[in-house]
Amino acid sequence: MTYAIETDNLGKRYGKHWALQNCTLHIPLGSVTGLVGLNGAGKTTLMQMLAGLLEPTVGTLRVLDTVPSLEATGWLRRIGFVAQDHALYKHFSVREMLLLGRKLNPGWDNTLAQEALERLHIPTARRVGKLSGGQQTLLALVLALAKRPELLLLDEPFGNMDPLAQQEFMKMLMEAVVNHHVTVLLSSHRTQDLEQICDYLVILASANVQVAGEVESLLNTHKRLIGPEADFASLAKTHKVIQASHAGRQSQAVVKLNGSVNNPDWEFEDISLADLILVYLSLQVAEQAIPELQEVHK
Ligand SMILES: Nc1ncnc2c1ncn2[C@@H]1O[C@H](COP(=O)(O)OP(=O)(O)OP(=O)(O)O)[C@@H](O)[C@H]1O
Repeated sequence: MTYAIETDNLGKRYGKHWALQNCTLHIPLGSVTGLVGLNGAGKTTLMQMLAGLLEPTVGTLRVLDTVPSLEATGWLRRIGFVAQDHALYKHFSVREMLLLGRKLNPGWDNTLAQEALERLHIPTARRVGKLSGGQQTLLALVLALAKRPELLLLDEPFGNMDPLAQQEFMKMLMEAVVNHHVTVLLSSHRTQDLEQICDYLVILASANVQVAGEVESLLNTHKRLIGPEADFASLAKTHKVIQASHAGRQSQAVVKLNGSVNNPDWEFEDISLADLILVYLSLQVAEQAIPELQEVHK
């Protein structure tokens, strides 16, 4: 198995509205994938289908070489899914939640769970409902990690976490990736955080896959170019201009390179992953506002 997640032309429609469509992905086994997109882009819908909680309207998917379904034997033991509204038993104590986890999961790693809760300063005697919102999120994440799943699906995990807890949790996540080879798909609006941990990126825009690829390769092919405005049109003929601005006789553009740039008047700059994500996210808005940019992008 090379890919943890394979989807082909996957789509989900609610009534007349497509929440996700034409979604074809090959997410490598062992990768940490950032899933980003504006509100309503389809991230949760995709995660729910990958977890087997939602039936696709069209297309096919295989997750860990299996068609995900709650009915598939042992399926829920193989994945850890932490939804935005993580379902915890509020009347249980943290300790009781651990006991439940242990009963339900043969691969349960109690040492990992205990140590993680200690590192995150979550008291095991407290009732779940009495933990803060951020602590409840952390508990849900620890429970998912302690199952020792093959795949972790984390929907907006950092929402209400303080920065120190987040840092600690990211460390634990990376330990699980290195030590137990877990594959991670996490959606987040915090682009700077994704930069620290992701080696694969998927950007959804208006229910469609806009970008999917290895971070290293995306950063190698996307550059900021600064050069003469007069040469801009010829640049745009060869390379895909994602975003451009013109001031006086100078142009600045973020481009997806198609081969090398032969004009020595253009200067190159690397862009960060956070910048790349922002550029793509703002593209939708820009395309609606500036029709000529839409032409260039196509
Ligand atoms: N149960 C549902 N019934 C009808 N429409 C839905 C349902 N769930 C989601 N949608 C619609 O599908 C689209 C995608 O929603 P989804 O929750 O997958 O987006 P998202 O990218 O996770 O958004 P956010 O970043 O705000 O969490 C939205 O337009 C949403 O309104």
